[in-house]
Amino acid sequence: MPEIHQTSPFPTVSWIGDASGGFLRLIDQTRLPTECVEIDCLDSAAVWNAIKRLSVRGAPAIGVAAAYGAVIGARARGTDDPKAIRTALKEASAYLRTSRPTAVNLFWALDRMEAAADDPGRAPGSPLLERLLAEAEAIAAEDRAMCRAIGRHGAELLVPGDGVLTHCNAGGLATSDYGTALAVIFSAHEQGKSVHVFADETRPLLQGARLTAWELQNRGVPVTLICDNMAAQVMKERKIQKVVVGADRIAANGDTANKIGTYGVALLARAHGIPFYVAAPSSTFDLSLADGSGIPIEERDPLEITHGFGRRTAPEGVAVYNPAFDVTPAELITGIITERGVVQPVDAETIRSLIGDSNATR
Ligand SMILES: CSC[C@@H](O)[C@@H](O)C(=O)COP(=O)(O)O
Repeated sequence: MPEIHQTSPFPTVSWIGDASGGFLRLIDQTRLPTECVEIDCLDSAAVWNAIKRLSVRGAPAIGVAAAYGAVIGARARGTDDPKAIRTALKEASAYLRTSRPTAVNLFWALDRMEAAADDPGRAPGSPLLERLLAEAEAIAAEDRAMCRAIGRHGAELLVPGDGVLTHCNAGGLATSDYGTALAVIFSAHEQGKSVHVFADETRPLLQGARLTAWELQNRGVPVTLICDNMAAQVMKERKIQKVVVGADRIAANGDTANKIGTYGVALLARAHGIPFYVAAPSSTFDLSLADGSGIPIEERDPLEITHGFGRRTAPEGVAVYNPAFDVTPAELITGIITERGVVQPVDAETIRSLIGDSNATR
């Protein structure tokens, strides 16, 4: 096992205490980069709010937080009775599913928690709450391992001297640790390959500026921050040799939902002949969707666009449209870097042969 170095001073998502009295601790990502502080979630409403307001964000991290939130919700009735625990778990799960619609990891993790509650074969003899906490811990641990493997596979695609553009934040903050798109970069950097990252600032909530630039600086990876509308010019200047981004949901044919603006970056990459990679664990695939047209796109509060920099930045009453994600068609994607290797999204069969059918039903 490689030594695990956190990408930030604290774990992104962690459980403090035992199953019956413990709670979820998160880095409050809304306060970065100026403050790195943690918040504790003691009930499922606190977990729901943390996901909704992006205190915890990024598809895999949302899934892990929701799994721990399900443990908290499962004990809401204050009893050891397995039937009551199962009922409370189902209620908490249904509630947490309403927090954000796009990242499939949320639904995948909650499906796993509900399946674990119904499967007495797992850790037989141990009380139900302990089994549920063990499942949430397993989801977090598997996520850490998948991120490391994505980093290993993806680093092979980078060569010394590469300029790499990334959009939003797909780093340790968006996962249990280490990230997906940033794992590729961290891993190449650790192998001594000199890569230089261009981070899109990622309007409107600036995950690239606030989080990606912070994580890369923390790990000593050279990074240059650009505004989203500068990407075309920087590509034209031949400063970018590869694009690597994360994903919130990948349909069976490889169409990929990710932070708004990703589709535009993919089009620019194609226009400039630059390979465009998506890095994501198998928990981000939704093989029940034939293509990206069925991916639900979250629409967020207009205030995120009309207010910024501590003040109103648009005239009062202006109409606003604020989709938080877009879908990049598979034909613009050179390869999807998963923990099982790199797959070219040519068709559903090719993807299914790598990812398997485990994510086909939800
Ligand atoms: C490894 S995280 C991948 C994606 O979740 C990430 O790129 C992204 O779009 C996050 O959006 P956010 O709205 O910040 O949760």
